[in-house]
Amino acid sequence: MSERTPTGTVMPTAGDLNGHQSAGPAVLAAPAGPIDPLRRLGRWRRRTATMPGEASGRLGLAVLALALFVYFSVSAENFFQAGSIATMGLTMASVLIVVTGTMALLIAGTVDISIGTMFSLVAVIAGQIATATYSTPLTLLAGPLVGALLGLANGVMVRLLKISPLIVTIATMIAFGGLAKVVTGGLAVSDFPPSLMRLGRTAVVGQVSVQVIVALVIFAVGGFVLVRTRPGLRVYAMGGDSRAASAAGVAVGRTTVALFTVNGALVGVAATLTIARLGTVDPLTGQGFEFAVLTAAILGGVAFAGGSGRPLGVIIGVATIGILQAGLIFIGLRDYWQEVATGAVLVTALAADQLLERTRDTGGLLAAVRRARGRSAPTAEAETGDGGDSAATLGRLPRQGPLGATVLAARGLRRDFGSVQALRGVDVEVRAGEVLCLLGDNGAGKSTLIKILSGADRADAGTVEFLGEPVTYSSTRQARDAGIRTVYQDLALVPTLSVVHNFVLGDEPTRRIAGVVPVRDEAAAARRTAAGLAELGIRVPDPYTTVRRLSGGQRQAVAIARAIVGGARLVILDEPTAALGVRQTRYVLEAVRRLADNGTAVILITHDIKTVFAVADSVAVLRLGRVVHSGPVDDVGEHSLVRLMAGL
Ligand SMILES: Nc1ncnc2c1ncn2[C@@H]1O[C@H](COP(=O)(O)OP(=O)(O)OP(=O)(O)O)[C@@H](O)[C@H]1O
Repeated sequence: MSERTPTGTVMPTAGDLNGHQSAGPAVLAAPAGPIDPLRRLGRWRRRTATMPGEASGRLGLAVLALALFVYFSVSAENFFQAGSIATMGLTMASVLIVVTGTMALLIAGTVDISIGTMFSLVAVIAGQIATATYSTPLTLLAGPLVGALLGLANGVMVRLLKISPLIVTIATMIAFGGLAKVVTGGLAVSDFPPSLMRLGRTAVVGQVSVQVIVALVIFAVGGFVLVRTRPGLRVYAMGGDSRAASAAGVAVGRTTVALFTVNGALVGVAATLTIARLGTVDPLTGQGFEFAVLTAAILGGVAFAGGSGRPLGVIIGVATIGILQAGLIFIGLRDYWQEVATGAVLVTALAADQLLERTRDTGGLLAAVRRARGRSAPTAEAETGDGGDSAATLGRLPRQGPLGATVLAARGLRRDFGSVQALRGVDVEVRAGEVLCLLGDNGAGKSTLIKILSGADRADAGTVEFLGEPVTYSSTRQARDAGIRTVYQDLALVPTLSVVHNFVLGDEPTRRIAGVVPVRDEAAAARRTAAGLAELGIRVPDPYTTVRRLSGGQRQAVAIARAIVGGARLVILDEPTAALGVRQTRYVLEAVRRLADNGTAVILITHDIKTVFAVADSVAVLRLGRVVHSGPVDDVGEHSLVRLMAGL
């Protein structure tokens, strides 16, 4: 049976071979002019760099596929013939159709392992419908519909049960396999309408069949949606960090369910076209299919961990598996040896891939070679100039102008959690252009206070005035729209997305190709990013660097710049300098100072006294839910602040 597949070892792998881009120097000097990355990037590089996630340049894999093809063409007589290549295309068409959905699921950080038995179940149901009704249109409609329903069921369960999608879909894999046997009583189904079988066997161009054309169209459309459209970027963001994506406004739950449903529908399309071609179907039709699909995707560079992978890599992955499977049959290897050989080649390819991935994380192959020769490669930190701490001091970053009007005033805030009084009548006030540092030991109530100010929680008593008006926000979105922006240290940015894509995530500019097809407007996104970074004087020479390649200081600075897009009046920063060295801290604080000097009010939460004396205009010290000191920073010494925090 042609859909029988190799049993590949599925291992997590990540990213690409070409995706490394140097973080480059990030200098906080005078505000830079608009950055136009597009000018400096070559045409090809520009096209790939503006795709989300990291590239899946599978050069090694393409070479392997080519080498296998040449080897089989030489060693098997009939391998290099139009007929056998067409058969190979047919065999892989089902994989190509389903890998489109599976690629999207994996990139979104989830997986559906039940696609093999789902394929069987849809195939037997569509087969029964074809036999019972003798209607080709009904069969063609029912297959994808049943698949979509099964996918939807998987998606809803993954969403509602909130347990690993691997576990949920292993359970449904078993159930679907059983149901497929129940539907047919374990027997094969045949006797389909001739028009259905004609559709399955008709060649459209030369020897290229309908199934191959459908597969290519589906893959091309799916790949395009992933790398060029707004929903595609959101899928990549979810896989990179679903909490950060959700904080940026991505509807993670709904998108997950939609992806499972589309994946199921594609399984339905593949199963229906397969029964049309074979003219018969049994409950084991899809056995092992999931391994072919998942191996093709992962070999093609889609990271099992989510957030990475490109369609071009995946299509090479599909081709490699197709060539390998067909070639082993052509050279006459017995089935069991075919399985052993397939597994061995896949494990070797994945191991080579992991090796390259690891060297890339430490600066790429070139750096590894340099290190081996005893010459040190420049590190990201040395390049950026904001990493080393030797002899660096924070110094004081004085305010450039007078303070403005009061932006936010909270009075008598109280919040109880059962018997714990987290806030016991807290007053805080911050003015335009002011940096207010909020200090306090663990459990003092700092997080509770910022949750209330940012709309994530409600106070039990007390009032908040924002821009002179009393306000109560019932969501962070409301507070955000009003001009209160909060930057949490850990969920500010999606690490696997570039600076530009992080900047626009949740509010991506779009344009229409030929006035019809909506795609992300990369030029507008790059412009918006450049303007945002320039506002705080942050320079990143390559805005298409993925965030995980930036230094900690750069990441925080970019997160702050991103938060103020669209007009912020108050920015709340949750420990932006925690775990940073002195130079990186200074780099971030310079951005904070510039933010305040531009007229924004800033509340900065910190445990670090040095940060306070570098940037604060005023301080408020919280202890056990009360403000035990507040006032200008100049009125208090370092020693007194430490004693106040400790309650001495
Ligand atoms: N959801 C909650 N349920 C119960 N108690 C809570 C909750 N949130 C906070 N608390 C309690 O309220 C008090 C203040 O907590 P909060 O997290 O605001 O302190 P914090 O100053 O931010 O501390 P840290 O610096 O450790 O984050 C603590 O005693 C904490 O245990």
